[in-house]
Amino acid sequence: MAIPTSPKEQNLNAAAVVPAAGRGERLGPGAPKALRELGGVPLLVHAVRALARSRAVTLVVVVAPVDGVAQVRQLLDDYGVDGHDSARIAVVPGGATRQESVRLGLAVIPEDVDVVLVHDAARPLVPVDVVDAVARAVADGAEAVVPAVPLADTVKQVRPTGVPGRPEPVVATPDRSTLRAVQTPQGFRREVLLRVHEKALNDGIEATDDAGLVERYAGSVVVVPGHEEAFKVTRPLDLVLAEAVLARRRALDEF
Ligand SMILES: Nc1ccn([C@@H]2O[C@H](COP(=O)(O)OP(=O)(O)OP(=O)(O)O)[C@@H](O)[C@H]2O)c(=O)n1
Ligand SMILES: C[C@](O)(CO)[C@H](O)COP(=O)(O)O
Repeated sequence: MAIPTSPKEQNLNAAAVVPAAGRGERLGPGAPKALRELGGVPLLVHAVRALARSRAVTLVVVVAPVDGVAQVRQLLDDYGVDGHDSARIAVVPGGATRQESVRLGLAVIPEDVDVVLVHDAARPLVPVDVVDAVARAVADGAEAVVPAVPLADTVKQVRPTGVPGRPEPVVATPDRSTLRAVQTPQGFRREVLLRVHEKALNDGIEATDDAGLVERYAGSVVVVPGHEEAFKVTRPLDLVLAEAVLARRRALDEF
């Protein structure tokens, strides 16, 4: 069943899929990560608002934990997210992996949508300018677009020993100037994303991001500038940083 979009900037008819069905094991015990609070508001609500604010996004499909669809729907209603900023919100049940959750979200996107963004609920502070830039790059002709930032650390490739605590031999030091840490939302032409997800399902291929599937099937992926505040809340320290970033934003808004 496809879900209708709402009118916005129709020459850039984008929908967003928000995988939010993960447990958040690395964040530690508690509610599913997407429902954990940042500044008193669930991570998911922050992420959906950032997408809905984009001039391009007319529909947001939230992919909820399989047993949490009603709870997530209620939460989004309580925060008045649906229809706000002219974006409609749908909630569908997710799967066992991020990739499966994205595929399930994609399945309800209407055929008249040209551009699909995929954005982690776990990246609550993505600036709307990044969302707009990714959607615009796809609308301008790219088939897959990822926002990314340069690396701050030197990176070593190692040969994992598989034994916790045992030193790992270094194999190489890749040239850092050619590496990027990729974020979301990643943007795609709808038919490209659908095709690679279907192929990956048939071939049993798993990737850690959606652009990785496009690369796997010889599609072209381009990078646009991401933002340091679009980081993923993965471990407890990320939540501490996110609270600080949000507090700074709120203080600046009061000026
Ligand atoms: N089966 C899954 C697993 C992950 N995700 C989503 O994919 C995004 C990125 O995943 P990650 O940060 O790894 O989240 P978790 O899988 O929840 O984290 P962890 O690996 O620590 O459990 C998150 O918004 C998460 O909710 C999902 O929709 N369905
Ligand atoms: C999609 C992603 O956020 C891009 O950086 C990342 O690959 C998700 O990875 P995770 O293993 O689900 O944390």
